[in-house]
Amino acid sequence: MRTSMLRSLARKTSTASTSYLTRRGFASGSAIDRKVAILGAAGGIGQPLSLLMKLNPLVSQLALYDIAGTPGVAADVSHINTRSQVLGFAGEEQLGKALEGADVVIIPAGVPRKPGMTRDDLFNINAGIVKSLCTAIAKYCPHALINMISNPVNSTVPIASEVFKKAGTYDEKRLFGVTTLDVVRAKTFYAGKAKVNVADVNVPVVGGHAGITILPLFSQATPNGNLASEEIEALTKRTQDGGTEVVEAKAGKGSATLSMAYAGAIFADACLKGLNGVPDVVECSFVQSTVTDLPFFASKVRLGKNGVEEVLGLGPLSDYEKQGLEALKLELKSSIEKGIKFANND
Ligand SMILES: NC(=O)c1ccc[n+]([C@@H]2O[C@H](COP(=O)([O-])OP(=O)(O)OC[C@H]3O[C@@H](n4cnc5c(N)ncnc54)[C@H](O)[C@@H]3O)[C@@H](O)[C@H]2O)c1
Ligand SMILES: O=C(O)C[C@H](O)C(=O)O
Repeated sequence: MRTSMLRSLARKTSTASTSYLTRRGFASGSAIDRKVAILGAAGGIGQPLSLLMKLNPLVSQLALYDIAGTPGVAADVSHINTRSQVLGFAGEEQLGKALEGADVVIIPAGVPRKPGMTRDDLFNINAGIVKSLCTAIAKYCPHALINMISNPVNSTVPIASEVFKKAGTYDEKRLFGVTTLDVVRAKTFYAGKAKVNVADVNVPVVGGHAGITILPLFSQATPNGNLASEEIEALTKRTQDGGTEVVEAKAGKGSATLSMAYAGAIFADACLKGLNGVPDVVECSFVQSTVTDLPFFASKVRLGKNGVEEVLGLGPLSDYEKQGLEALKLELKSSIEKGIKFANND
């Protein structure tokens, strides 16, 4: 009796625990084998992200890599009765094995902010980490889709592109800066202010992933909440400062980890769905772009079997958003150039 009840509960929770991640659900394409590697898997984001990817039935193999601590995380997560086989890899000598055959590599490796710091203050440490991880990716899984979470995303994505170019493996369709947390925040804050069901809300967020470079397009938000311009401005500011809000609340104990793991799991799921041929998978992401005059820019992206299928345009902007777009360009340009310069300084 007890066993059958547990079995039935397990069946129920395996649907309930995954379907909340995206409205499209997780079901389609699950017979295809897909390996996902998480680099930085023992960290604040890495651990809950490992859990969420273990719940995703599109994943057949989950490789958890960190400089230390991953055997424990892998042993723990591996006991969950879902599809994927989980393996832990610790230390640089095991990085190659973690990466070999990966379809999607998610990178939350690196240090997080403390109160008073900008994301750019993380550059000196994280740039080197990202550069060495991307060098290994170019060697062991050059065709994987890369989901870059490590900050400053506005610079780490350009660093990755240069590393791949040097290795001769760069494919702009396969490199993504993960900006999904900005979208998640914009949806949550908008739903609260507009008093609409958060599950129905859509808000594109474009630009980059730091301060004023984060530009939510509330004029395109659905359902229409008829908000006053002061309310839109306050929501924009709160979305731009969402990361700092968490950093200050954590008071020295890091930055967003749980909401980021959720956002990272949504984005990786979208990449897997695209790879598996699910039609009309669209998420915002910081990618190589011609949408503006900047070489990288976040906007809506259609995902497909080769990664980026189409970078979608910005659509109509309000005057306030047009001003925001002009205002962000200088900072975003300089962060991109900083990353490119770093990667080419040997
Ligand atoms: N893109 C976003 O929206 C977003 C959101 C939140 C945090 N972040 C960024 O994600 C990064 C990680 O944040 P966190 O809170 O998980 O930090 P954390 O310190 O808790 O975890 C980072 C992990 O990276 C590991 N690591 C360090 N060097 C490594 C290397 N060379 N190879 C593999 N792993 C390595 C560490 O051992 C640690 O386990 C930070 O840079 C943070 O700013 C980005
Ligand atoms: O704010 C940070 O430093 C982490 C992350 O980029 C976030 O947006 O929460």
